[in-house]
Amino acid sequence: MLIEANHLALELDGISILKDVSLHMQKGEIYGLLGPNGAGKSTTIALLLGLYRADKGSLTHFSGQDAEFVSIRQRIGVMPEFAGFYEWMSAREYLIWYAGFYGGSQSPPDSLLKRVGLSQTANKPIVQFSRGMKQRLALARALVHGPELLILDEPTNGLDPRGRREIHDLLIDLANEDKVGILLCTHLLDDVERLCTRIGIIDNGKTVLEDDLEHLLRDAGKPRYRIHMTNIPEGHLLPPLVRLLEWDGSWWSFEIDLPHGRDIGKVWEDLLVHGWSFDEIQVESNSLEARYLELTGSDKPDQQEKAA
Ligand SMILES: Nc1ncnc2c1ncn2[C@@H]1O[C@H](COP(=O)(O)OP(=O)(O)OP(=O)(O)O)[C@@H](O)[C@H]1O
Repeated sequence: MLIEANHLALELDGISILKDVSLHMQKGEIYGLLGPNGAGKSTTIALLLGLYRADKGSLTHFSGQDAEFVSIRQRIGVMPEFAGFYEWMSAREYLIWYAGFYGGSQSPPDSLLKRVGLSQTANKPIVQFSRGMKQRLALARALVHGPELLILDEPTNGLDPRGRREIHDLLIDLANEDKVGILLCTHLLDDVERLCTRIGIIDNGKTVLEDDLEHLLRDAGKPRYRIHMTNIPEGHLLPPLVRLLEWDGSWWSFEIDLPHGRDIGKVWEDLLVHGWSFDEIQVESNSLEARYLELTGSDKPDQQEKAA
């Protein structure tokens, strides 16, 4: 196991911040850590990184092979939500400099920059980078020492859809090919559905759910969408996975039996191929979101626009 955390509790300044947090992560797993603002996600991450020590509970990294946080930290890569850089440096210079903290880069900086899609801008000063480019550089920095565990805070923030997809593909590749465990802290449930195999939800300092995503989605039911049609084919021929539920005069409701890992975008393409043209899609119920809201009962996470 990469992380085995049981019933962690922590008080800060006399306030009980974490009351009962548990988290279990395997090698090569992408784990989504979810929860409303102020639930305790960042504090949990700080505990995992050894920045705080829990008052109660047990925490083991890497199956207990390393007891010292100094050596544990050598095996973890972190991408914080807001990464600071020396912006006068070029991306290549920065990575070479940063790798010095770990006695040099595990993989050549140029191949890291290529991996995150920055090879064309490797020699540009970081000050000229867009937010998305800085996100990519922050990811390269987190990978510089070849970590076994990556902790990412909102890694796709500020990225356009293509950039977001590229980071998704890279994370999937890191988990599947390099067997890196990825702890993804995000409010974007679309990212979670696309990437994660396992999720943990924290609310008010307590873990209220920890489960395999596939299991959770199977239990929670299939996602339902409302689609505004501009053309409906004769015979109402539907592509596989899509089941028509009802029509209210202008909107059609569909249930989509989307297997885990299958891209919803392909379903919309299939609908178009079958002659169903539409100008708007609304999520009627997304089972992960519904479960999240039910369990946290307070905050509503950011929604991703579902565009056709
Ligand atoms: N050093 C501290 N002293 C007192 N309270 C703190 C301290 N650090 C965090 N808190 C409080 O602990 C709670 C949990 O904070 P935390 O940053 O872990 O939440 P979060 O789930 O990461 O939130 P967000 O999604 O907004 O980033 C918040 O109410 C915060 O104000």
